[in-house]
Amino acid sequence: MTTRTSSHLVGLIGTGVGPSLTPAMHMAEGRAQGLDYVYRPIDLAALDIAPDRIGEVLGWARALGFDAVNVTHPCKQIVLRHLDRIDPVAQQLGAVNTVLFTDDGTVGHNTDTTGFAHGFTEGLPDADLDTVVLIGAGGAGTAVADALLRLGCRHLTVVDLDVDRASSLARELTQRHPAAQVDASSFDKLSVLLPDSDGVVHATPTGMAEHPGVAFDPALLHPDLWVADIVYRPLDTEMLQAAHAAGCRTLDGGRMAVHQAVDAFALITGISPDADRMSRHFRQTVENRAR
Ligand SMILES: NC(=O)C1=CN([C@@H]2O[C@H](COP(=O)(O)OP(=O)(O)OC[C@H]3O[C@@H](n4cnc5c(N)ncnc54)[C@H](O)[C@@H]3O)[C@@H](O)[C@H]2O)C=CC1
Ligand SMILES: O=C1C[C@@](O)(C(=O)O)C[C@@H](O)[C@@H]1O
Repeated sequence: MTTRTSSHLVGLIGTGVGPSLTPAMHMAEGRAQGLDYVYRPIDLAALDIAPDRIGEVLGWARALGFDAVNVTHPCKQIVLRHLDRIDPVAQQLGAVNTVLFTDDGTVGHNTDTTGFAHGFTEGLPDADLDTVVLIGAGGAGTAVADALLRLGCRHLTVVDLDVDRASSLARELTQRHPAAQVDASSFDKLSVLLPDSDGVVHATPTGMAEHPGVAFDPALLHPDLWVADIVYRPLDTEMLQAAHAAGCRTLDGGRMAVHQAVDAFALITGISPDADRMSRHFRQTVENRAR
C-alpha cells in the first residue's frame, strides 16, 4: 500500500448520514497522524438526489477532487455497477462501502465485513466458531455472515423475522462458502438452537435507543455462549447486559463500527492507523452524544 497524496479529501455518501460518527473518527486520526485529512458527509436525502444516481455522484466527487468515499445505505449494492474494479471480498459479498479514486479508475472494497472480522478476532480471541446463530439477515447481517464464514464458522444458522429473507441469504452464503453448512431458521427455534450453539451475533435494529429491547428471549443465554451485538447506540445494549448477567463472553457493536473505519483509513491513506486511538475517540463520542 502506498500513500497517493499528502492531503486527503474523503466523503460519506448515503441518506441520513449527517449524524454519522465516522467522519470525525477519520479526521481525528488524520490529525493525530499529521495528515491534512478532511472527511465530509454527503447526504443524498438532504441534497434531494435519488440513490440510484450514485454513479453520477461518484463522478462529481472524483471531478471535485475527492480521493475516496465511503458509501452507505441505500447505495452499497447499486454502486457496484459504477466501479472499474472490485476487491474480491466485496465482489463475493455483492456490496461495497469504500471507493478509492485511483489513477487506474474507481476501486471498491467492503470494510464492513473486514471490520467485523478484525473486531471479532480482537474482541473475542479464540472464540469457538463451530456452530453460530446470526439474528438479522439485512445488509449488516450479510457482511457479518461472510466474515464469520471467512473466519472458519462451520455451521451458521440465519434467523430473521422475515423468514424468506433469512432463507435467501442462507442460499447465497451456501453458494459463496460451499465448505460450510448454512441454513435458515425461525425465531421459535431459538430455544432449540441456542443451547447447542457456540455463539450468537445480533444484527437487527432492536436495542438501538429508538428500538429498545432484546430481539429474543434473554433467558436463552447461557455461560457457554459468546454473544456479539452490532448495535452501537448504545454500546451496552439490553442484550449485552443480559449476556453479562448470564456469564457470557461479549463483543459490542463499537468494534465493527471502529474497524470499518480503521480498514477504510488504511485503504485511503496507505497508513495503518492506531486502532486503539480510533476506538477511544469513537467511544468518547458515543458517550458524549448519549448525555
Ligand atoms: N456496528 C456497525 O458498524 C454497524 C451496525 N449496524 C447496526 O445493525 C442494524 C441492522 O442494520 P442493517 O442490516 O443495515 O438493517 P436492515 O434494515 O438492512 O436489516 C435489518 C434486518 O433485521 C430484521 N429485523 C428487524 N427487526 C427484527 C427483530 N425484532 N427481530 C428479528 N429480525 C428483525 C429485518 O427483517 C431485517 O432483515 C442497524 O440498525 C445498526 O444498529 C449497522 C451497520 C454497521
Ligand atoms: O455502514 C456504515 C456505517 C457508516 O455509514 C457510518 O455512518 O458510520 C460508515 C460506513 O463506512 C459503513 O459502511
